[in-house]
Amino acid sequence: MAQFIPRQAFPHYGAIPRSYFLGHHRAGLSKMKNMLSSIDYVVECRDYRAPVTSINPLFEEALGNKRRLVVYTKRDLGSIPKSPTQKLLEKKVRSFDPKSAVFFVSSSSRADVTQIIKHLRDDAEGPDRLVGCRVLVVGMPNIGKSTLINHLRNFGVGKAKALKTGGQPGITRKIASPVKIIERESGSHVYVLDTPGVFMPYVPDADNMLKLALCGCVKDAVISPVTLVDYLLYQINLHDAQAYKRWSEPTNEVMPLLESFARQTGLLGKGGIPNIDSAALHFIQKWRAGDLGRFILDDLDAEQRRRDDPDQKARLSMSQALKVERTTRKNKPDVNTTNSS
Ligand SMILES: Nc1nc2c(ncn2[C@@H]2O[C@H](COP(=O)(O)OP(=O)(O)OP(=O)(O)O)[C@@H](O)[C@H]2O)c(=O)[nH]1
Repeated sequence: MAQFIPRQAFPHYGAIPRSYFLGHHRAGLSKMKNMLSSIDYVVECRDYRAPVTSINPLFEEALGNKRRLVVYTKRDLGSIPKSPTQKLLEKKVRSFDPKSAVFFVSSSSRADVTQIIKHLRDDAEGPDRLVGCRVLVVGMPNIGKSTLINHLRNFGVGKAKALKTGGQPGITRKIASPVKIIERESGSHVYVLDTPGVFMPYVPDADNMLKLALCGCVKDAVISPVTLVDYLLYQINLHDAQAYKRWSEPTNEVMPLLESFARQTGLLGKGGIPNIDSAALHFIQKWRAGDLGRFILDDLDAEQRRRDDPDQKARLSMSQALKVERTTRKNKPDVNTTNSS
């Protein structure tokens, strides 16, 4: 049999939406800015599977000088625990934020979450005020903020889940009431505040939009699930084309893979015809559950090269991004800034 050669680039067949900046994202961000004076720390959550792409430049600008912890969520979905790959990957990602405390976390891992609690409790330079310490948790939609807070509370003060979580973005729509996660003898307890996930105004690179959609930062209806699986297939093939061997030989063709997957998992419509959209959504869910390999979608070496080369600014600057967003809004007043999701 001929050796399988994966695609080295993803071909874009059609237009892919580049924004998911909703009304409650804008309102949430504005409230966060207004309450910054009463906040001691910001915990910025990013997705472990897209550690570069899930950085939202809006937070850099809005929450600028506050003491910051960067938390990469969903670690369990992006690497094999204690593997050399995990160690190398985390070393590279950590080097991107030399000035911040950086944590890699599977929310259900007591060891991972306890490190954050320990840092907040022991931070010698951090605030230790009688009124208590307030921590704002921010990040893209569906990145795992509420789940992290529930576990911080559970492992920190032994209390049950306080916040609603879910598999689609937009569960949290407003800044929540403070949740106590650490009791300190001094009486300066630590409280965290959940915030609505905020998407960026414009994603310049179509691949990045596909990565964010695969990670679940965008509602599943925004991009065709077949296009998403095609992109996922491209990524899986670069890592391990055996990951879907239950349903198909290694392939670069998305439709035969989805047909075979639909037939073997019983996702059939009238007359036994494979239900391709439903198969695509199920296939994506399998990846999101860690059932199709654990790898990251970003190329960290390319990011390092980009950071080393001051002339090669692949990402839009904040002012450029906001300009594009304003233009988009002017032209299509109700598409990207409505309150619906
Ligand atoms: N496997 C895994 N799943 C996680 C982890 N953290 C969160 N999740 C899942 O990710 C989904 C989103 O989590 P949420 O906590 O609701 O995300 P959020 O950032 O609060 O979402 P918004 O309400 O959109 O702001 C849920 O299905 C969680 O169970 C993690 O560390 N590992």
